[in-house]
Amino acid sequence: MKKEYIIYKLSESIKSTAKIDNELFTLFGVKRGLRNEDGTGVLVGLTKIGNVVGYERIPGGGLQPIPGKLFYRGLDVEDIAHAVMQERRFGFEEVAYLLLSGGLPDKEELASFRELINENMPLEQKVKMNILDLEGNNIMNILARSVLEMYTYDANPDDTSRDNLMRQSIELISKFPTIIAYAYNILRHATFGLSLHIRHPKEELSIAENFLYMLKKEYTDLEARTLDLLLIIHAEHGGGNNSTFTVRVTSSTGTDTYSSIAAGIGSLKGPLHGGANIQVVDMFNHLKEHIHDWTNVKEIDTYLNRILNKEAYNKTGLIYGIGHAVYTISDPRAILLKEMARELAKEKGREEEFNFLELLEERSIECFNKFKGAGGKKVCSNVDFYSGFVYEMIGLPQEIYTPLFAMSRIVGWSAHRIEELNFEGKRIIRPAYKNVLEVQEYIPISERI
Ligand SMILES: CC(=O)SCCNC(=O)CCNC(=O)[C@H](O)C(C)(C)COP(=O)(O)OP(=O)(O)OC[C@H]1O[C@@H](n2cnc3c(N)ncnc32)[C@H](O)[C@@H]1OP(=O)(O)O
Ligand SMILES: O=C([O-])CC(=O)C(=O)O
Repeated sequence: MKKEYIIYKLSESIKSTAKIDNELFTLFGVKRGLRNEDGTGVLVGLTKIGNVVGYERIPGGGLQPIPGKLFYRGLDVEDIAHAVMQERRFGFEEVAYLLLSGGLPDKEELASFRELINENMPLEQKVKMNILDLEGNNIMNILARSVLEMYTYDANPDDTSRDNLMRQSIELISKFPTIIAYAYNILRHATFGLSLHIRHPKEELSIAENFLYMLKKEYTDLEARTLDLLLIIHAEHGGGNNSTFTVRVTSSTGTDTYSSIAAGIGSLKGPLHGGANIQVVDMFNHLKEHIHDWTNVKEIDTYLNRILNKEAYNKTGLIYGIGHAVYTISDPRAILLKEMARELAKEKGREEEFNFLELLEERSIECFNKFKGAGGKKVCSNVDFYSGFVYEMIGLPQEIYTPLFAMSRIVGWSAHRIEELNFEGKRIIRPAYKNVLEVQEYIPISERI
């Protein structure tokens, strides 16, 4: 049998063997996607790290949608972001300290923490050389492979004691920017034939500044501050988001930090999760081309309905950057990002595009509501809706949008891994799948037709 034919045959068989009737999920009370009937997540853990709030429970039953709120260790992210903006300073390191330890640092603690981060930013010579050697044009994939490689250069990789986990976390938080910047410059060199620069991080710079310095050398103060804010708002999102849950699930087996974080990177890359930031930009470019009048609501609605009907764009039926598992009326990060996008667009003379994106946000929600009918899922724009546009305006290339999400979320992943391995009642995470196939008799190979 030809290789292509056997693959085709195996794949055809999936049509019937992977089919599970929808009614069976209801019959056996299965929580598809770990979701309750009302769309809320099944409670699978307790945490003291992040809190994602999108609705209130009405006494006696039902849910009341409310404007979204996000808390890091009990602090409102909007308060953190506004304080950092007002004081015109870099805040991502402070947020990392807060999420890892549970409390805000004082000046001295913050200075020592920054020093520790900067000391850890340079890569092992071998890791550096291996990034040069790694072929491939997907930086999330290169990031995961580099993380797995760090296991080799860690003298104590499998030790899950608290001290060791904290050391590994700080090393990962410090090294992600370096890996991503180098990986992009190598990709640029290999793909576009541009000169290759491997810049050593500078001791006096913040993570955001160092990243921009390593990536492109020259950057403005506005670019660095905007990136810092983006890093702040992407750092943590509770235990239930897919990548953090992946890190918690893998951590619960007692596996090493690098294996667990590589799994989290794999999860975040998906287009329904962190990978949506690239999809939104791709979809926006598509819409810019296919919609002639960017202010014509009727033309926009017609095209969005074609997307929802799986007739246009990538035919998945999804409008990227819209919808969220927890948020209903608003995602607080999307609100912050939208304001950033509005300001930057004014400065960069891209208001026409911003206005189009803003109208797309409004029309997408409206079209989705009509498409699903009353009583359907309540949707709002999510963090990925405006982030790509902001990254683009501060001169960052599309290939690193999802890696930038990882560069920030490594903080949340680390905090959750440490928590997962440090509470008294910990258990290996092991839910159940009900088998819905009848037992069959084994037929010897000679008797099979
Ligand atoms: C950082 C982050 O991860 S933020 C999320 C980034 N992801 C995206 O932007 C991708 C687009 N959005 C989505 O796919 C979803 O809204 C998710 C994955 C984010 C959340 O999904 P859930 O809360 O599980 O919603 P759920 O899948 O139950 O959706 C209910 C229905 O609405 C549909 N739906 C949800 N979001 C969208 C959307 N953006 N466009 C079109 N249809 C949608 C679903 O297909 C589903 O339809 P069905 O009942 O006919 O199967
Ligand atoms: O919470 C989620 O499901 C996804 C999300 O917004 C995040 O991880 O930032």
